[in-house]
Amino acid sequence: MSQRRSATFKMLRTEAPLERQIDFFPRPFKRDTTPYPVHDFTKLFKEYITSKYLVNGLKISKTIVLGDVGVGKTCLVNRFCHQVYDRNYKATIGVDFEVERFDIFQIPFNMQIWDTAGQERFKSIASSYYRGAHSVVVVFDMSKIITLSHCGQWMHDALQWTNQLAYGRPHCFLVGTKMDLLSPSAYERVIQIASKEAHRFQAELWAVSSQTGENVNELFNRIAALAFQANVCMERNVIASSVSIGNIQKDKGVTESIKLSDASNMKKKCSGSRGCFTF
Ligand SMILES: Nc1nc2c(ncn2[C@@H]2O[C@H](COP(=O)(O)OP(=O)(O)OP(=O)(O)O)[C@@H](O)[C@H]2O)c(=O)[nH]1
Repeated sequence: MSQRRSATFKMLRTEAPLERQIDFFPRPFKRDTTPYPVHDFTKLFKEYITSKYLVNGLKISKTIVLGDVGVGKTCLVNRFCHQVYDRNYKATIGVDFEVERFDIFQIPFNMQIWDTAGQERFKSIASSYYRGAHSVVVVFDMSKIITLSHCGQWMHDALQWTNQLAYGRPHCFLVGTKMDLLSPSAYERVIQIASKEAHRFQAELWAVSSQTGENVNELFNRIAALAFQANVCMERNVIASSVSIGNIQKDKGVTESIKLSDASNMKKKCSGSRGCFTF
């Protein structure tokens, strides 16, 4: 059933809907086609997020969805955000965005999802929205393999705008849509080629169908969990820095209770989003 709600409504609701409540780390599509070898939140991480020191509040995370015209970006976002699928093609003009509310270990976490236009004439408008993205989703059509060959350029364009992030390179995903259109043998062939491309871009590979809904929730839950973990890591860095200042001010209570006395060591561990996994 269609559930069109405003972004503000979604962010302010007291809890996320059941399918957006995450209590375990969502798995990658394939273990060997991901640069993010995370299979669970560590015990230390769980203890940390339930502690009262998550003080600054988590930021809204930003995900951008890009790729050739007609590959199925809008259908993918609409399937996830509104549980609808429209087979009639309507070109995206510039950009469109949605906000989805998650509860990850009962901590509210909001994710903006920016659906950009694939048409060349909107490219300069769309690319101005890439800045500050924490997750980059480059989409291709599994039934039109030529669209996969353009993904490198899309990824390159996106990373030009996003590499200045405080926590390093954004999480990158290479997503093949319309898997429902492929025979089993064609599917295997495309996955084989796409795996190599995903490896080349250091991106995590997914195959989805917006028509049937297959893997759509799983993909976005995975994006949200990785973004959440990186965001918490940033927050932890902020606390580590303030504890360092606290040390100078002899604020021993805080130092002892969260055991983050060596802020410089902390920074080394969290120098990139993937560095956080040691935590
Ligand atoms: N069979 C099948 N068709 C799909 C799927 N996803 C999208 N389509 C069809 O592909 C066409 C284009 O989908 P859109 O989502 O509008 O494409 P887009 O990438 O947003 O296009 P632009 O906004 O122009 O960049 C539509 O006619 C959809 O019905 C899918 O999973 N399976």
